Amino acid sequence: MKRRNNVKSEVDTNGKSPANPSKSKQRKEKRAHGLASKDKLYSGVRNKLIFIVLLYVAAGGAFLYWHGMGSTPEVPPEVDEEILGSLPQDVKDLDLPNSGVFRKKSAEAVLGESVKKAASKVKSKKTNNSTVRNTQGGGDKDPRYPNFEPRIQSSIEMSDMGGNAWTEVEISKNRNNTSVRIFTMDDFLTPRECDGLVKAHEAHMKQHEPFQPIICFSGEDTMKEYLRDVNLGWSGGVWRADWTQGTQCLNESLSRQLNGKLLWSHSTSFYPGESPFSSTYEMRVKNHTGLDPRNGGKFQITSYPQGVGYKLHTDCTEGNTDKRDRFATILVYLNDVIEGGETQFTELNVTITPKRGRALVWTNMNNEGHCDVTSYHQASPVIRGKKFIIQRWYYFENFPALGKRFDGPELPHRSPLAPRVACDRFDSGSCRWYDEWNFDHLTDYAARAI
Ligand SMILES: O=C(O)CCC(=O)C(=O)O
Ligand SMILES: [Fe+2]
Repeated sequence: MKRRNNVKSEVDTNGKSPANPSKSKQRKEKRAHGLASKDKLYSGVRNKLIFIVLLYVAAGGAFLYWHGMGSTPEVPPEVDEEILGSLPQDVKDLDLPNSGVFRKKSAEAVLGESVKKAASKVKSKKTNNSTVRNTQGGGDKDPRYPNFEPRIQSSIEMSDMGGNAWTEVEISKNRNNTSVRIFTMDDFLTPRECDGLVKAHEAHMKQHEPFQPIICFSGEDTMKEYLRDVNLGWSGGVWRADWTQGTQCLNESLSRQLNGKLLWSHSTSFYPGESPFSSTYEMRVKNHTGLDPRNGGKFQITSYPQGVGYKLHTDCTEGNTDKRDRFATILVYLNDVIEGGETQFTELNVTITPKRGRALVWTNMNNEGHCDVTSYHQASPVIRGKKFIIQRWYYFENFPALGKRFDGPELPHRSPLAPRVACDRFDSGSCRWYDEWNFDHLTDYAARAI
């Protein structure tokens, strides 16, 4: 940090050189040493210029070094083995996705090169999302995706699990103008499954420990607010070049400086087929909620440290015209939280308390596929303890790339395993760390755009 500031004092914030000193210095020198010959003077100036250029080259080198541009950290080959080897036997037995990141498939492997190409086309072209679609059938059948079955998920069908029944949560506010339905069931996951998922999540996070997260914001203003809050800013150690326009992310060096200064929740993900557990789980969900695996996205395990919650939001896009949006959410609490961490539906006056194994299912969209804003909810901050959940979102209209891993976008220089932290509006104070560049929504458009 200190050294970076020293370097900074040599170069202005726009990265421009200081004004050329030659002429005024020449005049000054002439006045001071009236005897100096022209030749002598020019060679003095030339030497000074050479010195300044060398100084800049050195400063530039130091800049690159401190901004982590010099080398890409390699993935230590032993990490995977270490983590897998250190997992307790009961976690291994569950066959959980403990090394998902190393099973990461490229977009080509999952979807084929054509989709990848389309993805880049879409990113640059900004697809028109309102493409005409068969809302009954969930889209036309595409010969390129013979295994893809278009379908619409527009309702849920809750059914008991053994002697275990769902409780429909009573809605006391906006009761007559909401389509949202909320259900809970205790012991949806066994203690062993919950503990196993927690351990798998922690192991997954540990795998990423050596890698510096890249910190991203929903916009430049948001970034400035966060920086001000931790006494950093354009004038206090931050350069414009630290912010990568378009990517909304800070470079590695500044991200490193922020590490430990911001609070965040952690999300790790696994995908259908990446562990036998994913199949067991999605069949259980299907059998007891009617939510079809074909409409399911990734499985996301999230942990909240003490003091952290998650902003008020909807899981669907307000005013959506695109029906490829999250129709319903299933969330299972993986532990008992000592205090705080409730899921609160502010428009419905509903609060659910975390309890290990308890499932919470709710709808976000009505049965015509419109996002219902009465589904607004938040994770209230954990007051004491930690909170772990697993979530999966089920989409109203499915699409070929749904629930597949996809390569991340081109972003600032980073190690291949660098996680990403995404921070939203400052006043909502919720940042979330992701172990992947999870842009699964983009793949959806990619698949459609061909
Ligand atoms: O943690 C919770 O209670 C809710 C989390 C949530 O709504 C989300 O991640 O979308
Ligand atoms: Fe949510």
